[in-house]
Amino acid sequence: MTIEVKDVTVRFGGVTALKDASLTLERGKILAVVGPNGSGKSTLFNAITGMAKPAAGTVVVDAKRIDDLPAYKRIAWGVARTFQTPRFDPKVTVEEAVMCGFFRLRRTSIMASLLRTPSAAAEEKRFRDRCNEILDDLKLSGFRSQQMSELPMGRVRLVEVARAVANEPKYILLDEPAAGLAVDEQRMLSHEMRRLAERGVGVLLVEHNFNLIRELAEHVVVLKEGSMLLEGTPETIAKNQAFIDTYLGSTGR
Ligand SMILES: Nc1ncnc2c1ncn2[C@@H]1O[C@H](COP(=O)(O)OP(=O)(O)OP(=O)(O)O)[C@@H](O)[C@H]1O
Repeated sequence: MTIEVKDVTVRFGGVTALKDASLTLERGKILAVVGPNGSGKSTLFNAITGMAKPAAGTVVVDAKRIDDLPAYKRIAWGVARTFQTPRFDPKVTVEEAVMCGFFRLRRTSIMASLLRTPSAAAEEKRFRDRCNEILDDLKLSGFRSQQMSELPMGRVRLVEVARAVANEPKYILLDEPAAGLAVDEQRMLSHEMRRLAERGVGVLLVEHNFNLIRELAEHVVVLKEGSMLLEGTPETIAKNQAFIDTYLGSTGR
């Protein structure tokens, strides 16, 4: 059970944002993608989730080629994601934002929900109970009634992670989820990522904090100017001179 990205190229006019990128994400594993700004990390996520159309290459999820499917159909394949800059309706509360994540799992009709049939009520209760668990896990319970516009960006990112987790994905793609979080919040997020992997979810993580990557990821892919520079374990990557020159040198991290 894997996501397999093979030789994917994405162009925007004259800019090649991603060139011949390949990776394999297994369920139950955490794979990190690093690279300087503009190296193609978000474009890679967009190519997997259908928000960017590859000029070449394939994306296969659990042996089914999905690169010809529109983004909304890929969600049905159990691929959830977060964005570097999440966008929510500012008036939506934290709880409502997470409840939206259950939409994919809904089995009762809108009419049954409106009429509050027993099965619709039972489903709603199941979603609310799970929502409470997720809010607790991510230490968001105290903010459940707050509107999204009232939260700092770090916590908005956490709400987006919570919404993606509510989706019960097979694979979760997290774009810099720890940016702007306090150390204790980062720790709790790491714990959540590990828990997801233990439950069999494949986690693809874009992250600048290499300590966090070291702690979490089994494998790291390094991008540079849209191409894959190298890949390996965090330990081998950290010692690689090309990585030190292009990544640490350019970001100072
Ligand atoms: N929609 C777009 N239209 C035109 N160019 C784009 C578009 N999206 C990305 N690019 C370009 O593609 C390249 C890769 O961008 P991308 O956002 O994937 O990099 P990144 O590694 O995620 O960067 P960052 O760390 O800053 O988020 C950059 O040169 C960027 O300017």
